[in-house]
Order: sequence, then structure tokens, then C-alpha cells
Amino acid sequence: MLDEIKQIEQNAICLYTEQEVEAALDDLATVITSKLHDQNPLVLCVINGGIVTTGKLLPRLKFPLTLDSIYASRYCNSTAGTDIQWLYLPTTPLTGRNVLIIDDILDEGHTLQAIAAYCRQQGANTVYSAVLLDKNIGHSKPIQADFIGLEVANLYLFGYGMDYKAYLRNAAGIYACKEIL
Ligand SMILES: O=P(O)(O)OC[C@H]1O[C@H](OP(=O)(O)OP(=O)(O)O)[C@H](O)[C@@H]1O
Ligand SMILES: Nc1nc2[nH]cnc2c(=O)[nH]1
Repeated sequence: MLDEIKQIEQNAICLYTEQEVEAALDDLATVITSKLHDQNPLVLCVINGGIVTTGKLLPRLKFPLTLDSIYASRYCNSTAGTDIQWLYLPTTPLTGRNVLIIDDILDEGHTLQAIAAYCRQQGANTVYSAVLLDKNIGHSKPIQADFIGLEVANLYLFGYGMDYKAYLRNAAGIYACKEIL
């Protein structure tokens, strides 16, 4: 397995360097702050992929907020999406809260759509979403994110929280797999 991971990493194409992603996170935080600074939001980190984006955004958001997580996985450490598995639900009551969902990537949009629907069903007052990346998939999505860091091409990506077969979430940059083994 580790040989395969090494090969993927060696052949990958860097789409955004660490420096470029950090600059995009600065901009994303500025836009989120201007919109939500007086909303006392409940931030929902979409684990696993959203952990890095959430962890890097939080210290940039210098206003009152609380944090919880939600684990809805559609890819389950593989490179193709199927049905959503609900693996962890927030323990914080969502009733009346202004929720900000944070995830790494909006791809087909099914995960974000399902999480936003869940939040509304739980009585959230408003539901916002922020993604580090919005993938250009060439057709419409069931949901748009309110806050977007960077646009990316329609390729399978890893880094900044995104995995290749559960590995490479720790890669410091946004990389596209040249081939999927
Ligand atoms: O827009 P979609 O096509 O629904 O895909 C986006 C979702 O896919 C990834 O999660 P994944 O299911 O791989 O789980 P993970 O967070 O554990 O990596 C990513 O973190 C998003 O949550
Ligand atoms: N790791 C990873 N997860 C995804 N989930 C949806 N699209 C992607 C992607 O390109 N890479």
C-alpha cells in the first residue's frame, strides 16, 4: 500500500502551493468575518476532509463562535462516491443556531446538500457553508457554497485534508492524481 501511495505522491501535479492555499484561507476568513461576525455561529467541521480547513480557518475568525463536528462520508476513503454514511452527528443542539458548515471540497455537492438539509431539519435558523475548494465538474450542482476559497479542475485531488485511499491528507498543498491506481 505504501508503495502505491509513494507513486501517487511522486507523480502528482501541484495545483496550489501551500503559500497559495494559505493566502486563499486569509481571503476566505475575511469574507466569512464580514458576513458572520455578529451571528454567534455554530461551526460544523465536516470530518475527516474538513479538519484541516476548519483548523486553519478557526484562528483566523476573530469573533464569537462555537465548534462541533459532523461526519458524513460518501467516499469512505476510496476515490468514488456512493451513498452517504452518517458516522457522527453533532451533540450541540442546532435549534435556532446560525450554522456554518466547513468542508474541504464541494465536488458533486451531495454531501453538503445532505448536511445542510440535516441542519435545517434539526431547526437551524440559518445554514451557511464554506469550502476550501469548489471543483469545476462541468454541470450544475444541487447546492452552492456561500464561501469558496479556490476553484479547481475536475481531477481527483489530495492534500489539505483530502485523501488518496485514506493517505496524503497531510500533504501541504493541493495535488491532482495523475493516475488513479
Ligand atoms: O461533493 P461530494 O461529491 O459529495 O464530495 C465532497 C465530500 O467528499 C469528501 O468527503 P468523503 O466522503 O471522501 O469523506 P472524508 O471527509 O472522510 O474524506 C469531502 O470531504 C466532502 O465532504
Ligand atoms: N480526496 C478527495 N475527496 C473528494 N471528495 C470529492 N472529491 C474529492 C477529491 O477530488 N478528492
